[in-house]
Amino acid sequence: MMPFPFEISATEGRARTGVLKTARGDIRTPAFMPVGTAATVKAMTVDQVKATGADIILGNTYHLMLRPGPERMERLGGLHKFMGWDKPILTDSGGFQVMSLAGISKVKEEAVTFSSHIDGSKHVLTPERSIEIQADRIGADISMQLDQCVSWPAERDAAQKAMELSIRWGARSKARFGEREHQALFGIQQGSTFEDLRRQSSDQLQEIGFDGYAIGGLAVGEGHQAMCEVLDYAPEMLPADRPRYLMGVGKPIDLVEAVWRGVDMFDCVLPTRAGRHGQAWTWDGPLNLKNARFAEDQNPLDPAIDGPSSQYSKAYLHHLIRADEILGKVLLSWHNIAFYQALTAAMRAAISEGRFEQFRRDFHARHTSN
Ligand SMILES: O=c1[nH]cnc2cc3nc(NCCN4CCOCC4)[nH]c3cc12
Repeated sequence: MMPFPFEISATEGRARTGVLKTARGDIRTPAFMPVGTAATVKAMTVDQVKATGADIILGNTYHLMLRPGPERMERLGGLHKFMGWDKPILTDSGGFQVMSLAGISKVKEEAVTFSSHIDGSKHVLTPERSIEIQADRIGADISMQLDQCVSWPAERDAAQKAMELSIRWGARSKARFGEREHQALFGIQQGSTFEDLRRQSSDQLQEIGFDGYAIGGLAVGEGHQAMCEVLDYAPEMLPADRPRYLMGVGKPIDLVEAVWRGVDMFDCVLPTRAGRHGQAWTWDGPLNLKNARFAEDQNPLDPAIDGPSSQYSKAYLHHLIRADEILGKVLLSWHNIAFYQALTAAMRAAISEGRFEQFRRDFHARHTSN
């Protein structure tokens, strides 16, 4: 069964740009997926998300399985209909958030068991149940295998055990997913910062066979430098003709450096979460609008960014954030998502025109100067 066609239209060094063609629409890569945690990209309507140019959003299985619940979600027609987003949705497996958000949790060969952070109710997540929730109840276009991500720094033995468990769970996820024409399943590379473990993980994932491959186990506190050192080898261990998705990343500079090293897809809560707290990204770097220096700054945030925030002054945004006004969260979330989409669009154009090396140099000079 042919998976979603992934057509790479240009490369420059290890960087690629292309299109992942799905049943619900094309995803231009490099792509940034806004995070739609509990069936909403926080503080944004789906029309606003679409207006930024996003081709795909991420849904969190952990949150959705707790509320509104998988069977209710299905009875309501699935996530696309529920939230009014008719473009592609990628869901994560829930495993990562169980470890970071849930109450008491236990990882065993058979399943992850945990108690809900909302009401303490007990839940069981197996590779099979996660696939059933993602692909059959939520109706995700792209589902993720259940995996185990170790924290950083990790002892080699712990990293190896988690990587091997993730492979076994990948095989069980694939067996439950089966062959589908209009939905895809991605595997997840693990191995922490150990090159040989990442090689083993990559080789065994390819033997199982997935429609795309994620790089897991990063953005867990290792920092930009250590992440880049892993990305110096990890993406190219994965098939060149399938999408490579770096989970949970990241800041704009992280995206540029990861695309340079061969990554195609990203997701991160940063643009919306930091936006709600007053942080705005611009081509000239991040700004914290809570800072008093903006109190009478009549200039717009970044005229180059298309969207409502460019029609307001920094002074007004400063006021809204200081006053904890809902509109401040809305405008800065929208601005940051629009910036991330402008960044990935600019990288796609730069790779297509063979000038990504210059783009990367200019970005460092301009974005990390202040
Ligand atoms: O191996 C993984 N497997 C499955 N899901 C993941 C999600 C992940 N998310 C992050 N990092 C998120 C970092 N965020 C940055 C912004 O603030 C919140 C945390 N790292 C991740 C690794 C994995």
